[in-house]
Amino acid sequence: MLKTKPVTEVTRIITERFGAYRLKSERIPLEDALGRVLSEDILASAFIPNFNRATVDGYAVKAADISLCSQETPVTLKLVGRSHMGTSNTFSITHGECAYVPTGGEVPDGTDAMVMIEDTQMQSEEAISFFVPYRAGLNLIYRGEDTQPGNLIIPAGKRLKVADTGTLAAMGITQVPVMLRPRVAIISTGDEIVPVDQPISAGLIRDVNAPMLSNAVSVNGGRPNFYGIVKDHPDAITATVEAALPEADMLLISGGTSMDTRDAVTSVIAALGEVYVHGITVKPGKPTIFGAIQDKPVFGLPGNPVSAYFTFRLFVRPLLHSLQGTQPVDRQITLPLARDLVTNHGREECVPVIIKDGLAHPIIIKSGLITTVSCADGYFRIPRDLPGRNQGDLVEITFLDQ
Ligand SMILES: Nc1nc2c(c(=O)[nH]1)N[C@H]1C(S)=C(S)[C@@H](COP(=O)(O)OP(=O)(O)OC[C@H]3O[C@@H](n4cnc5c(N)ncnc54)[C@H](O)[C@@H]3O)O[C@H]1N2
Ligand code: MOO
Repeated sequence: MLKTKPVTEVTRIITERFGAYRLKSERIPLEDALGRVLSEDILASAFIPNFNRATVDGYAVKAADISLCSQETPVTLKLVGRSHMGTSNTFSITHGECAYVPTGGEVPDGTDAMVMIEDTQMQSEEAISFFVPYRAGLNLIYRGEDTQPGNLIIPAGKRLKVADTGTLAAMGITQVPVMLRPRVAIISTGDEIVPVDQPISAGLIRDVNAPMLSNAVSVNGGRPNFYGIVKDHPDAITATVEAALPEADMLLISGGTSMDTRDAVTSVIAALGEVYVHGITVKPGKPTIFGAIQDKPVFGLPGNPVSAYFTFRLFVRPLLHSLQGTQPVDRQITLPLARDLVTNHGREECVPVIIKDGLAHPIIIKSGLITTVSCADGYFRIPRDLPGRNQGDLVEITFLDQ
């Protein structure tokens, strides 16, 4: 019999053992930085923008000069200069004067508003008429309005998004300090498991877990390395684990976690290191193993693909992020349940759902059938002390975006 531990206790054990571990950092080119985790705070080193800019094509003015103008009573100002893109102005304006500035160009000193060209009329090379009053500050971006030296621009621990790469570019940062990607060794076990590209006959199963876990590792910032499908034999598993260890920051072994005499993963981990958890009060995922070998985290994930999927999500993913100095970000929504759901197994349950017509429709999973999760929009959890949930109960759904 497995002596199962509750999800919260397992999370605590993992956090206590490895929660403080961080990988080293490296500097990488800006164009490769998307999705990587920043290892240092990025502080602004300059004013952005570094000059007062027009946001429209038109005329720089002092707003007070045109405050009383209208279509019937235009105000005419003297045109004293033109700004050119890429160069700094050598002139300024004062009352009674204006200057032409293209969008993005530097406005001359003295400007407090930019009037759009369509609200003016050129009377001569030196005289512009204004028909629409503008308030001060309109159509201008001021020096340092985006950011100023010393401001925290992007904090360490943020997984960089597309807009962040733009912000880094604006700061002139071409080499970005990021955390190393955790190297994750992936091992599939099972005499019946065959590579995806091979034909299957009765009794054989395609290796669903290795490609799925590899992609799960990648999308969470890790670098997967697949060490192949290994027979259900302790010596074979031991040899593969020993080969993988020097090249990995974390090991994921799927299959062979349960009670059958051929389920050798627990004894292999125990012989090479320590087993902290074997059995979790969760469905799917009951026989999951967590241990350490040579001070590296090792997970034994159940062979059933749905169980491997959810145990990766609940236990591996947070650790993968914390090794990078960050944490997963999930979108959530609360919706009413479309129908009654009974759970009487005493384990916390992860229930995948399809969201339709504002309701959460639970999917009946079989943990061997990964297609039952492919079609899910998200999942919610039923605590182990509840016998189920009723139609109309509000459930908190976490989107399965990846
Ligand atoms: N007597 C008990 N039997 C089982 C228990 C239990 O508590 N007592 N727990 C059940 C639960 S829950 C699960 S989950 C499974 C986990 O089994 P294992 O981790 O030992 O996995 P295997 O037996 O090796 O395989 C289970 C199932 O999954 C298929 N599989 C394995 N690897 C892959 C792969 N890489 N890709 C696709 N499919 C895979 C395998 O062919 C089996 O069909 O144990 C229950 N039994
Ligand atoms: O709890 Mo197992 O992981 O469902 O089939």
